[in-house]
Amino acid sequence: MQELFGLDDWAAPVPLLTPREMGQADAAAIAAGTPGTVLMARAGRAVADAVLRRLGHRQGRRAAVLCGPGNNGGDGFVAARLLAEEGVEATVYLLGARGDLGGDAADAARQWLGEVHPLQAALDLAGLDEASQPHVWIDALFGAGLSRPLEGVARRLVEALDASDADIVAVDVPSGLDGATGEVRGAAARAVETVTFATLKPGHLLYPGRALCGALTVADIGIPEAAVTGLAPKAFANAPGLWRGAFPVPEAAGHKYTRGHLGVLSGPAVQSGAARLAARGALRAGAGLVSMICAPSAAMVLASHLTAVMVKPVRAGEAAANLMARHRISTLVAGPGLGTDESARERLLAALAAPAEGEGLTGLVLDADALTLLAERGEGIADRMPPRTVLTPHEGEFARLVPDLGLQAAGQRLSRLDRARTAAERLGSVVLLKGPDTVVAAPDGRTAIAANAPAWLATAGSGDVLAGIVGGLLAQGMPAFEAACAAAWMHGAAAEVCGPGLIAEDLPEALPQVAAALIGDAGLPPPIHLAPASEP
Ligand SMILES: NC(=O)C1=CN([C@@H]2O[C@H](COP(=O)(O)OP(=O)(O)OC[C@H]3O[C@@H](n4cnc5c(N)ncnc54)[C@H](O)[C@@H]3O)[C@@H](O)[C@H]2O)[C@@H](O)CC1
Ligand SMILES: [K+]
Repeated sequence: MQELFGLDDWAAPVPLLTPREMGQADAAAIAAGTPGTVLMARAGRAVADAVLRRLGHRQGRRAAVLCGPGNNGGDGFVAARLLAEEGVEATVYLLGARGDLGGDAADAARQWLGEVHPLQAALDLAGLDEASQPHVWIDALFGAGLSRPLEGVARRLVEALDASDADIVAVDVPSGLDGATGEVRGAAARAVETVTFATLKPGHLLYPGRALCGALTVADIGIPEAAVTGLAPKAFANAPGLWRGAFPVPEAAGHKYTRGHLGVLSGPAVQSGAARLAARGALRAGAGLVSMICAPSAAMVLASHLTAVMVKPVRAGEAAANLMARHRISTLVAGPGLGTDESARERLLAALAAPAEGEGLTGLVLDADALTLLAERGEGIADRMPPRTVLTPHEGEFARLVPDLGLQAAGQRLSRLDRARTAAERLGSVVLLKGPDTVVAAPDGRTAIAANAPAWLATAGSGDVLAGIVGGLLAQGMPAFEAACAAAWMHGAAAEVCGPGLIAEDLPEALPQVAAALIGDAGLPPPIHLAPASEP
C-alpha cells in the first residue's frame, strides 16, 4: 500500500514555489556558491535523462529541441548536447537570434556545436508526414520567465503540436502555462512529461495546468534546502508529509470517547441519505462515536438504515445543543441533505447554540446546504462557528459565500489558490474548495493543493463523504487545516483503491486500507513473544 499511494515520495512536506519565488531560490543558491551554469547543467541533465528513458535504445532516435530566448532555452541547449553525446540525433530550433542570448543560456549555447535553426523551421517540420517527425519534442521555449501570452511563431508551433500526437517533454513547465496559477496564456503545449527543478510550482497542480504537464518529475539540481525554506513557503502539495505528524493514531489504551463523538445534522427523512454518507465517512475516518441528530419524523428512516451510527431524535421543545452536550458531542457536520428553508436554518442554529450545561462544540464542518444558509442568511451562524471550523464549498457554493472571489466574478484574475486563501482570511475559517485540484486554505495563509484525485471521484454523494471524513478527523482532535488536508487526501486515496465505477457508498469502505497505509501497525499493542526455554 505504501507503493500504491507513493507514500515514500511524499514523506516530507513538498512546498510549492511560484516562478518568482523559484527565481529567488535560484539566486540564493547561486549566492551560496553554486554557479548558475552548474544549476543549468544539472537541469539539462535531468531533461536529457527523462528523454533518454522515453526513447529507450531504438535505432535512429530523433529529438527536436525548441529553445526560447531565456534560461529555459539554456536548459534546452544543455539537453541537446547531452542527447547528442548519447547518439540521439538532436536538432535545435531557436526563437530569436543566437547573438541575443545572454548569461548562462549564452554559455550553454556556446557549448552546443551543432547547427541552430530558426523556430519557423520547427513549424515546417511539425507539418510534415509522420515518418519525418522526431520521436520526441523538447519544449524549452519559456519557463519561469513567461511574461505575456504566447504569440507569433511560438504560438503557432505550440498549437500545431497540440493538434498532432507529438510526444513533448516540457522543461520546467509546458510553454504558455503560467507556473503560478495553472492558467494558459494564449496557448500552451500539452506534454507527456514535465521535468521541473527543486520543487513543484502551483501551476503544476492547478487545472488546466495539471492536465498539460503529463507525468511530473521533480529533479534535484542542488538548490540547498535553506534556499527554499528561507522563503518561508506557505503553499504545499497536499500529501501526507504535510499533515502526518498531526494524524490521529489511536492509542491502545484509549476508548471510544478519547476518539471523539461526532454529530451529523440530518435533514428531512426523504433526503437523509447525504447525512448517512457523511456519518459513515466520519466513522470510517476513526471518530469514536457518531450520532445522527434529527427530527423525530426522520428517525425511523435513519434507524432502519444505520447500525453503528446512533440516532438521536431531538424532541419538540428540546434544544439540540443541550442534547449534544449531554452526549459529549464535540464536533458537528451540518449541510448534507439539510435543506435551505427556514426550518433547516432553525435546526442549524439550535445545534450551534451554546448549551445550557456542559461543553459546546469545538469542531464544525459546514457543507452543502449549510453553506448556502451561511451565505444567504448567515446571521447567528457565523458568530457560532468554533475556531476549528472547516467550510467545504464547491465552486458554486464558494461563489455564493464570497461572490467577488467566485470563478465567474467580473474581472476575476486570481488563481484558485489565491481565491481560496483570500476567502479563508476573510471568513476566518479553513476553506476546502472542492474540485479535481481541491485547495485547502487556512486563515493564516497556509494552503495545500490536492494532486491525487482520480477522475471517477466526481460522483453523487462523494462530497458528503468528504465532509464526514473532515468531521471524523476533527472529532479526534486534529487541527482544522491538517484535518481538511488529510481528509481531501484520504478521499482521493480511497477513490484510487476503489477504481472506476466508484459510487459514494464505496468510499468509506475503502478508508481502512488508506488508514492502514498511513499509520501502519502504530495502533497495535506492543508485541508479546512466547520464547522457548533458552539453554542455561
Ligand atoms: N539560474 C537559474 O535561475 C536557473 C534557471 N533555470 C531555467 O531557467 C528558467 C527561467 O529562465 P528565465 O528567467 O530566463 O525565463 P524564461 O527562459 O522562461 O523566459 C524568459 C525569456 O522569454 C521572454 N518571454 C517571456 N514571455 C514571452 C512570450 N510570451 N513571448 C516571447 N517571449 C517571451 C522574456 O522576454 C525572456 O527573454 C526556468 O524555467 C528554468 O528552466 C534552470 O536552468 C535552473 C537554474
Ligand atoms: K518550457
